[in-house]
Amino acid sequence: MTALSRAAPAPPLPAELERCSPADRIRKTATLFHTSPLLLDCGRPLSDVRVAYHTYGEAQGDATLVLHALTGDSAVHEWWPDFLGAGRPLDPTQDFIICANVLGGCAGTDGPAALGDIPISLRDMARVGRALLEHLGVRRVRIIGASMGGLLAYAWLLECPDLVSRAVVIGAPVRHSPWAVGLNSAARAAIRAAPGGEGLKVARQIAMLSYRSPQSLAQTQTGQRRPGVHAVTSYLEYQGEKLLARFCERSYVTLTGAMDGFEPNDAELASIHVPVLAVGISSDVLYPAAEVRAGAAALPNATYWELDSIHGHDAFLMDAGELPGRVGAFLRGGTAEG
Ligand SMILES: CC(=O)SCCNC(=O)CCNC(=O)[C@H](O)C(C)(C)COP(=O)(O)OP(=O)(O)OC[C@H]1O[C@@H](n2cnc3c(N)ncnc32)[C@H](O)[C@@H]1OP(=O)(O)O
Ligand SMILES: N[C@@H](CCO)C(=O)O
Repeated sequence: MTALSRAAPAPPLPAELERCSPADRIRKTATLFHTSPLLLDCGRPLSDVRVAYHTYGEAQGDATLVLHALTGDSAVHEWWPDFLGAGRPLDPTQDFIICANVLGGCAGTDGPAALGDIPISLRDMARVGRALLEHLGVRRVRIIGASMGGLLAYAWLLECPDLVSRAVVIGAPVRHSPWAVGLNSAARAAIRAAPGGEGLKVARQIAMLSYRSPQSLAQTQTGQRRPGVHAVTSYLEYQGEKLLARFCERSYVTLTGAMDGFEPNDAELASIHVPVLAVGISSDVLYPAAEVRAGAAALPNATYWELDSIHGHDAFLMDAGELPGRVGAFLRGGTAEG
């Protein structure tokens, strides 16, 4: 064997790792509010806030900021394959893309364990986001969020309108309905009744029913998983176990509280002049399409488009169809017509 013999070629990367460079796949951390504290809506000052984030593509003063959903995190390359990658709406070969785990979360940013169980608002999260953009030298952003990320996008539009050039809101209302607050209240009650894990599993089961649809479950979960056990019962139990393995019950309480507490009034919504693409999902039982459409109608410069899917609220993750094309066209300054 000589010194010139070649190593075997590296095996091809799994598809999800081809969406971005190896450096982009590494989670980064910043400590913000070192010299002056963040004053939270609850009145408490916070200093030295640790924020975990990912960036994709070359740093630029203009960026696209992704706002994740309730149990999401900053690793967009792991959870939104239809959206991130060359030629997709979030294209690291063209754009600088940023996603940070929210304040109060449990994926690297300070959450209840570091902060205590203080109430956090969506506007507080947006203020942390502003500080992160300053840290990264970003002066202007397009924002895109789905579900909790969509509500957070509205908080951004109210809190930081000077920074935002366009916004995409997917599967989110402008504020929670009694139905949405009720679902979260039941989930929090389950956590309070059985802290330490069992409650979070039940909370996820309740939430999962609102993330799917009757038609979707009829298609995927009819019949029995094993004798005497309905497929859907087993499915919900499994989904509860899956969440318990990756999420924190205290964050669940904090973040659902932040969503329920976000209640912009109509005058505030009428003050949002940034172009917004609001996307409803035809079978969403959590945030019905009509509610998303009505919320968008309260904004002076919003366009509404509807994703047709039987799979309910989580269709933006599971059955995106034409959505990436529509979103890409809008983010690049066009309409959602593609
Ligand atoms: C814009 C944003 O910020 S979104 C943030 C992204 N969020 C996240 O990444 C975290 C949240 N993730 C999710 O919500 C989910 O992963 C989704 C929506 C992306 C997809 O859900 P999944 O659980 O993967 O899909 P689905 O609902 O079809 O369930 C499939 C799983 O259930 C299992 N399963 C299906 N039926 C049954 C059953 N009857 N009994 C037991 N297990 C079952 C499957 O074997 C599969 O298991 P696996 O996950 O170990 O492979
Ligand atoms: N299924 C996603 C969206 C819920 O809003 C999540 O768990 O974060």
